[in-house]
Amino acid sequence: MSSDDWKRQAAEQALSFVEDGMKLGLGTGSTAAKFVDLLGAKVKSGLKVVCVPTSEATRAQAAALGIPLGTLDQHPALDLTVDGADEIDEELRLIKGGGGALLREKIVAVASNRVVIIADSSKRVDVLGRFPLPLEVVPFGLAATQRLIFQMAADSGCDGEIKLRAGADGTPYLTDNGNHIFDCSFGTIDDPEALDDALKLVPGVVESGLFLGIADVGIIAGPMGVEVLSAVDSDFDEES
Ligand SMILES: O=C(CO)[C@H](O)[C@H](O)COP(=O)(O)O
Repeated sequence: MSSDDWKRQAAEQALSFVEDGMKLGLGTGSTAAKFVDLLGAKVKSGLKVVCVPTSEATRAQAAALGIPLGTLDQHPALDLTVDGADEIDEELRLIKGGGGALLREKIVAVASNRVVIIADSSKRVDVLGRFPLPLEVVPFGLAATQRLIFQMAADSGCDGEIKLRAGADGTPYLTDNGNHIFDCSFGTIDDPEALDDALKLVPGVVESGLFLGIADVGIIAGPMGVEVLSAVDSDFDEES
């Protein structure tokens, strides 16, 4: 089996959280895309849901599959979001944003009663930081923002290379929100909460790819089978 098969296994398992009539957030990336494919098949066979995509890519995929779509303004409280991750630790702390959609992904996840993260086992880590941490930043004042990120990260015990992400044509990568991304190779992030707090103090940083206290369930598929992790302090509301 390949990582593609494991991504699909995790996506299949996430379908069990979907109920008729739900308002769903749809994540971004190759794993989330497998869930969207499977959801599309369910919609074709009669499942009624309305979905808010976290990126223009996911919007296009879902629309092509005939999945009913709405905006977060129309549906500001969602029942469930299913999304992927670049890294996931035991406490369901995540690094996201490898696909560039971290800002919308975080807005949609936080608006959701329950957040289910699907991943293949290569994403499971003991300590976050192997994957460079993406930060969405406004295009204005990039050098000053980069300098301050470096200082703030160093103050919270992290340092390393901070690289402006490039798009396919070599120009700075543009998010769906018209912003850029710094990929920060800080190495091991021993205190993600402290780092996240520090990064939020940098004016040009719109959002960080650290998703802390957001995921309720992690479904991780790999050669050893499917592991389901639940957040200890998950406060999702069973009634709504
Ligand atoms: O955060 C994301 C996009 O912004 C993705 O969920 C993350 O990059 C994982 O992607 P993939 O499933 O392709 O490995």
